[in-house]
Amino acid sequence: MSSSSPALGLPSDRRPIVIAGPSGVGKGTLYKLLFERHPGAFALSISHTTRAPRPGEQDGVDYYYVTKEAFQDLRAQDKFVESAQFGSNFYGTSKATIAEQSARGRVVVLDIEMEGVKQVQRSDISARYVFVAPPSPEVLERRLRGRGTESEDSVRQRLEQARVELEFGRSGAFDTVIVNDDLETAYGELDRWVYGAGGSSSSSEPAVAPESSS
Ligand SMILES: Nc1ncnc2c1ncn2[C@@H]1O[C@H](COP(=O)(O)OP(=O)(O)OP(=O)(O)O)[C@@H](O)[C@H]1O
Repeated sequence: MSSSSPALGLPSDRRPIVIAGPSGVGKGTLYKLLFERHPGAFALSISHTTRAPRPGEQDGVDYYYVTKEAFQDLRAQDKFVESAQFGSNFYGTSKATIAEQSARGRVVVLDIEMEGVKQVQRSDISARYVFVAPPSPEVLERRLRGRGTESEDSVRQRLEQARVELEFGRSGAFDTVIVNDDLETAYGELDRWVYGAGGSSSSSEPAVAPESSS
């Protein structure tokens, strides 16, 4: 290992960063830039899933692939900070994943959908929340189609879901909302918020206080 400081380039606010927003808005594009421009500072939280790996995907890199039984066991033991079912498959973020990455000195980034965000907000994890919004519904549709990864059905479903997500984005559940119009402008806002917003120990509370839990 080199002797250079591993802490170099870390934001002073080390709480996990939850990034949400409708499919196709550019979340992945934005946090990949963050990772590229601050190597070693961040780690994307790797989810557990019961779906089969797609060609090229690797266990422990793209997801942790587990059986439904193993997933349900983990959930029964309260090991997930959030979990959801899409179709017949389960997805979840384990508390251990977040703890391990944090212990390595990384700020963990969670790319999760709306129901997952609500679960994290109800959990005892202290995180900060950013919502990425499109400049308009038309632009979102263009990006989703332009990415070329979705069938017509899937585009329709995602646009339908986007309406609900955008309302959630406006509901005050997030510490900041970034409109991803020009990419570099949006990136600049994200970078400034990540590095400037929180301060150190006096960092602000999440916008939505966790509900009291027993
Ligand atoms: N500011 C921008 N201007 C133009 N195109 C953009 C911009 N940001 C992202 N894109 C493009 O929009 C498409 C969707 O972006 P991306 O895959 O990052 O979205 P996402 O929010 O991560 O979606 P998902 O939730 O489905 O993973 C990509 O083709 C990306 O290159």
